[in-house]
Amino acid sequence: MAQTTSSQLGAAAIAHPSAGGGGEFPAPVPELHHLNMGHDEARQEGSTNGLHHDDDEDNDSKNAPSTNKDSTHDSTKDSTKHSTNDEDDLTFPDLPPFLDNVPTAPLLRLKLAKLLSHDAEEEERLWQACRELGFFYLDLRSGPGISTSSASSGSKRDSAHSSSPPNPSPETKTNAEERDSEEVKGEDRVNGPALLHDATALFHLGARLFSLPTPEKELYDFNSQGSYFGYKGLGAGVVDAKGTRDGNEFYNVSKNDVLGISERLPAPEVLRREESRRLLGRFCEGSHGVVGVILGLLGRKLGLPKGRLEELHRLRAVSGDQVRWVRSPPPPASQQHDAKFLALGEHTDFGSVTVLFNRLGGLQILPPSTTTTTTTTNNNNNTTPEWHYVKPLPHHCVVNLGDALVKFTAGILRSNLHRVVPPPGEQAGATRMSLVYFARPEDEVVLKVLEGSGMIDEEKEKGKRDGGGGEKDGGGEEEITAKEWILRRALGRRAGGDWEKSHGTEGARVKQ
Ligand SMILES: O=C(O)CCC(=O)C(=O)O
Ligand SMILES: [Fe+2]
Repeated sequence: MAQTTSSQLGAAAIAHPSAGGGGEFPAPVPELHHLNMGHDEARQEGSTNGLHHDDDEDNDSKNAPSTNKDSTHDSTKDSTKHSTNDEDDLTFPDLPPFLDNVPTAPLLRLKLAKLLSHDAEEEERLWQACRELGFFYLDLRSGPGISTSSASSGSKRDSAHSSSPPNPSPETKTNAEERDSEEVKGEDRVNGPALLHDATALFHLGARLFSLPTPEKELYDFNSQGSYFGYKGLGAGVVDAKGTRDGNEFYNVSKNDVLGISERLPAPEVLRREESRRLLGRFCEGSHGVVGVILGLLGRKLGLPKGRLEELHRLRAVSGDQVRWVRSPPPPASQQHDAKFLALGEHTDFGSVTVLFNRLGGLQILPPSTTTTTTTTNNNNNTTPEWHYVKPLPHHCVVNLGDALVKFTAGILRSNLHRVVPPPGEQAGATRMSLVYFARPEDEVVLKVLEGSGMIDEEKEKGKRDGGGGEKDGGGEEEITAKEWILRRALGRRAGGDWEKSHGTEGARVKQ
C-alpha cells in the first residue's frame, strides 16, 4: 500500500460510496485532447460549439421530461452542444434510453445562467428546491444573451445581462493567476459550458483509471491509514448495519492536493500527469464556483450576514472537498434478480453541496412522504419507502445539499436520502459511472447552528420547543468539526468500520 504522510491523513475526510457508469457505453465526448486543454481553450471550444442558444421560454418549472425520444444528436458532440430547443436535447444519444415507466423524482430544473443574472423567480425556485427536496437539476448551458462565464455579484451583476463574452480574451488572467489571486470570488470562476467539457473529459480519465489492474488501484486505498481519499475497491464498503457489501468501486481525489494546498498524495501515473492534475484542478474550481453561487444565494435568503456561508467554504482553505468517480458494474449473476441489490447504500451527503454528473440511471432518492402502505394478512399496515429515480439529463448536473447545511440552518435546508441501484430497463447490464464534486466546510469549521439570521434563530427555538435533537434540526448541537464529522461518517461506511458512526442528520429516515 502506498503511504500517506501524517499531514495528508489530517486532510482525510469523507465520501461515501456511489455508483458510476459508462463502461460499455462511454459518455459522448468530443476528443480526448480535452485532457490536454487549458481552461481557456476549453472555454474557447465551448464557444465554437455555439454555447448560446435561443430563448427557451418557460419550461423552468417542469420536472425532468418523461420521454426519451427525438434525439437527433451527433453522438460525437459533447453535452455543451448548441440547442435551439431546450427540450429537444435531453437524452444521451449513445446510450440505451432511460426507462420511462419508472417513478422519477420531481426535481426542479434550474438554469445557472438565470441564477447568475439574479433572476428573482429562479432564485425563489432554488430556495424552494433546497428547503423541500434538497435536490435539483442545474442546466449549465449558457442562456440567451447571458454568459455563464461571467461574474455576477455586486457591481458585476449587470454585466451578466449584456456583452460579457463567454470566453476570456487572451489578456484575461490565466487559471494559475486566478488561483493565486485571493481576490477572486466564487462567481468569477463560474463557466457552465467549460465545466461540462471538463466533466466529459473526466469521464474519460475515470474510465482509464478504473481500467488499471485492481492490485494497482489497491495501492492507493488509504483506509487503513485513516484517510478516505484515494481508492475504494468493489465491495469494500457496506450498505447496511448487517455489513452487506456495496457494488461499486470509487476513487476520491482531494481538492487540496490538486490545487497544491496540501502535499500530494500518492496516485496512479494516469492521475499524476500534469494534464490530469490541471483538468482536476479546473473541475474543482469550476464546481466550487457553482457551489459559491448557490451558497451566496442561500445566505441571502436565510438572512445571514453577507458572505457568511462562502467564508466557511473558501476554495484555497484546507477542506474535505473532493472529486469522486464511482463505477458500478452490473451485479454478479447470483444477485442479478435481487431487487435489494444496492450499488451504493442509502445515505445523505455529509458536506454542504454536491455537484453530480450522471449518464446512466440508477440514482434514486426518497422524496419526503413517499411511502406505500400495504395491509398484511394480519391487518397490520406496513409502510414501504418509495424510491424514485433521478433521470440523468445531458447538459445538466444534479445538485444536492448535504448535512452540513442542515446543521448550519437548524434544519431549514434539506439533505435528502439517496442511493444507487443498477440502471433500470435497457440500461441494465451496463457499467455505470458517475462523477461527483463534494463541497464541504473547511476542516476546522464547527458544525453548529449559525448565528446572525433571525430566520435560523427562530427555527432553532422551534426545534427546542419541539424537543430538539430530532430529524429536522440535524440531531441537536453536537459540536464537531467538519473534518471529524466527515472522517467518522466516511470511514464508518467501509467494511470493518463502525456503521453506527456513519449516520448523519437523516435520523429516523434511515434504515438502521
Ligand atoms: O452515483 C451517483 O449517482 C450518486 C453518488 C452519491 O450519491 C455519492 O457518491 O454520494
Ligand atoms: Fe451521495
